[in-house]
Amino acid sequence: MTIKTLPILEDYDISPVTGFLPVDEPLEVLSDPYFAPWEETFKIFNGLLLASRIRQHVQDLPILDASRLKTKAEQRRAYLILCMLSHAFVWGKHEIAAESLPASLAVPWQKVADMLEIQPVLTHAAVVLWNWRLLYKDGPRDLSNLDTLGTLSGSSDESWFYLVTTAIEATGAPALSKILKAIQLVRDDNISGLTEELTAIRGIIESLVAVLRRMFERCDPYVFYWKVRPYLAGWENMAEAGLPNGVRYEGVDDGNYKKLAGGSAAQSSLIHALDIAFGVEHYPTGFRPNKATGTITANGVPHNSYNDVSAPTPGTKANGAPASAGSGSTNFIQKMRFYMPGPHRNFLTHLTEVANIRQYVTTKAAASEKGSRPADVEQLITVYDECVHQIKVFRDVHIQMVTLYIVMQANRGPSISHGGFAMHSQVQKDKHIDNKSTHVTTTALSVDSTDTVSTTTTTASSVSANGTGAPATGSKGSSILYPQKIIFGAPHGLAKKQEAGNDVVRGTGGTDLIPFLRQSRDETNDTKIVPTPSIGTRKSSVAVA
Ligand code: HEM
Repeated sequence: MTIKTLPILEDYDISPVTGFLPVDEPLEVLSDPYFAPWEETFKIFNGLLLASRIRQHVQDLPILDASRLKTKAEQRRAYLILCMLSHAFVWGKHEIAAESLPASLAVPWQKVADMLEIQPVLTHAAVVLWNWRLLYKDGPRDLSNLDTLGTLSGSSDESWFYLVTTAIEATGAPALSKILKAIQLVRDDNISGLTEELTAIRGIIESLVAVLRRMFERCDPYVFYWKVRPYLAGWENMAEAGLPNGVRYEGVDDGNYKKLAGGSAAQSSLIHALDIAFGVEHYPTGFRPNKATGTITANGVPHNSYNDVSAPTPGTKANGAPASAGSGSTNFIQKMRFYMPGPHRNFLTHLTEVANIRQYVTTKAAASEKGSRPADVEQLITVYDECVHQIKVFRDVHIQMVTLYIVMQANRGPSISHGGFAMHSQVQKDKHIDNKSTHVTTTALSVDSTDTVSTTTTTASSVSANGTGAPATGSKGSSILYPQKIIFGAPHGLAKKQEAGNDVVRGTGGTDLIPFLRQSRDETNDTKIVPTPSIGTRKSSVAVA
């Protein structure tokens, strides 16, 4: 039997140093004057959006020929511009969603997306991988030295939201070569080398968690939920937001409607690569594998449309291979591969075909009983489980984040005049600087065993007796003091207040997101060789600044 060769990162547009981020900084401008109409519009589009003039402006743009974009860097720059302009056009600023995208955007967007083997919709690649620059050219690719090239809201909170994710991609980049090396070490049956490599990978995943936690520092949950997230939405499952059929791309595919999901870091190839390397498998929400029978059975979690992987599915159209080796079925996470750049998606397929670490560790563990195992095998199992544990911790923190940035904002509604980090005087008193971690810690966000997030601080100051977040001054007073309550009265994309009695909060995928995220976290935990409970009775806390 021939053994499949290991992937070479560079063959898939991946750098051993910068990972899925391009090695060179993304282009800041398309220098060909032919594309000046795009660049000039991009320069002022935040203002056009604010003045409700973006739609008219776009209608008047010429249809430019995207085949004149010769280099990958140019194509990525054009894609970023077209993603942002198109999402600004469709969602507007407190306007009714537009279900038809003019040919001036739709035609070149489709063309450039085809060139990059990606979808014509705002993606993680557009806003995270290809939307950064270094403040100091000789400085690091980390949060001390990164800036964005564009945002939809024009806010620094949005920049931070993207840049934390860019920094995660940069931090995780060295793990990719190490994963490939680890796979080779398995082939060589080199336990000590493998243990060493996994130890290094564990450290990298720990660093990812540390960067993820920094989201709380400069991205205000209120701003994110009400001002940023609506623009990230795509047009799949968006009937309530006024796009029951998706969006028509004028001049493309006979102007048929397209239903495409919006931008999500679930499209991060880095996290997919870690899952594949460690053998973490994901199943449709509500289903878990039955190890005894080899079938997938319902696990009591309500089935929801994170399962709906109808069209498009990543395994069929985009790469011609099953999306997830072993699982035989797909869920939302696999579906997200359809929204990755083609070469990155193809890398994941190749990686899936050669991934062997979990099987190796499992086989070594099964060869002897715990207690009588050789020390090197014990050590290998421990470090493998620690790697998986760190991916699980990443998902724990992520669930806390989603709870604060989405669930709590949706429950409170839009009428919080002072934003998501509303400070109670008690909190101000508690403020202190933790010099060791360089985190400014103002309060602890406590999370109990059911992932319930509570912040005494914000609730104490912002949620009033009437439960809306507005002070209990009577409806007239609160309308004057809290005009956003009226402005956001009509749902705008994903930004809406949760109705009383409805505990389902929708993700960009369109449905109930917390059961989906919890299952993903539990599936990670289940991958450990030595099982430990996914959530215990512990209380964990994350710093909120
Ligand atoms: C304020 C910060 C964030 C919010 C509110 C958020 C929100 C969400 C939501 C709603 C989902 C469900 C899928 C969807 O509907 O798109 C999701 C999934 C996901 N997000 Fe985030 N996210 C945040 C930051 C990040 C960051 C920085 C990463 C880093 C790569 C990340 C990685 C993922 C991944 C990998 C998934 C797929 C689920 C899984 O693998 O467990 N997210 N996120």
